[in-house]
Amino acid sequence: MAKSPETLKKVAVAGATQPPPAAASQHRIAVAGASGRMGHMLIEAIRHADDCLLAGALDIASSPSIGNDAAAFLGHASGVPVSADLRTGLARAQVLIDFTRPDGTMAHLKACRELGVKAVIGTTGLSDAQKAQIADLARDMAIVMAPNMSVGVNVTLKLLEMAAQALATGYDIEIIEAHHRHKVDAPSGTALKMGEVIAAAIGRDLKQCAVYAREGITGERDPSTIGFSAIRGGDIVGDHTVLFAGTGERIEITHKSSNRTSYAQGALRAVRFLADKKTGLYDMFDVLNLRNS
Ligand SMILES: NC(=O)C1=CN([C@@H]2O[C@H](COP(=O)(O)OP(=O)(O)OC[C@H]3O[C@@H](n4cnc5c(N)ncnc54)[C@H](OP(=O)(O)O)[C@@H]3O)[C@@H](O)[C@H]2O)C=CC1
Ligand SMILES: O=C(O)C1=N[C@H](C(=O)O)C[C@H](O)C1
Repeated sequence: MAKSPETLKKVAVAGATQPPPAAASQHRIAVAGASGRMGHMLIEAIRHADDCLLAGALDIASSPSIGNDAAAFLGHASGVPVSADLRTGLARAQVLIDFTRPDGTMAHLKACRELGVKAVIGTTGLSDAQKAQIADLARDMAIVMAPNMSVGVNVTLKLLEMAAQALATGYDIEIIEAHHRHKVDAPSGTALKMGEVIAAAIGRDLKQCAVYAREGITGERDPSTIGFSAIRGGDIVGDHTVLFAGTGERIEITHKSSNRTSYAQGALRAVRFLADKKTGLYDMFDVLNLRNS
């Protein structure tokens, strides 16, 4: 029979009050947004990875999870309480994995720099100014940042580079994404990254050519534009399609996530990649060795 959340919490608290000592070979990881959708996926993935140990858990002060064992939702006692205090949450960690919100991520990164903790950033919706600040922080610390950590999406980005070069003229480019009703940013970080990759491949500037909305008498489509459409509904995990619409034919390149496991596994690959890095800003092309492929 399934245990109630309150029972799980008590089991967890009774079981351990400290994380077990880390083996020298284990990556000691703190998770921000520990009670979020990705926070839970990450804590579960860390629990099942022999080379990783949960060493800290953060959430915002208003979160009902504060003070609970971070793995209570799994019926497991990790010995790591969820904390709103950055120093407490990061004290034992070598790396922070952060899938939260832009303001939270920026505050976490500043604490990481101060405490000598590396960072894997999955948060989307960051402004250009925030991205510039992250590049600046990466002069002092090692960071992997990517709007999508799944292997499949990053391979899709490589396919898009090739397709865009071959279809640069005569094909209208539209990026369509669909996500769950709880998503707060649009277009998705992945859709924007797809747009950037395509624009770079065909010598356009996404800032100049992106069209994010159409309504009313729009006039004919400008062939130099890249269009975006965002659908929000239900529990859609994350679908992305790039449509190259020509005359007499259409090419569609689609990636669909059916659960969030691939994001969490990608984040753990990023943690392993960072093990020998002291500074620098990297993305999943670096982690997956796709940069020059
Ligand atoms: N790069 C990738 O591969 C992926 C990226 N994402 C991105 O990750 C982010 C999180 O997604 P998801 O897990 O679905 O979102 P959730 O809303 O489920 O989780 C976000 C977590 O962060 C907490 N939080 C909210 N605001 C702040 C803040 N200001 N400071 C610190 N923590 C905060 C939330 O607390 P509370 O619930 O109490 O508000 C919650 O625990 C999004 O930007 C999403 O686009 C998602 C999947 C894959
Ligand atoms: O919020 C999500 O869920 C997701 N966000 C990321 C994005 O904005 O691209 C990655 C994935 O699509 C899921």
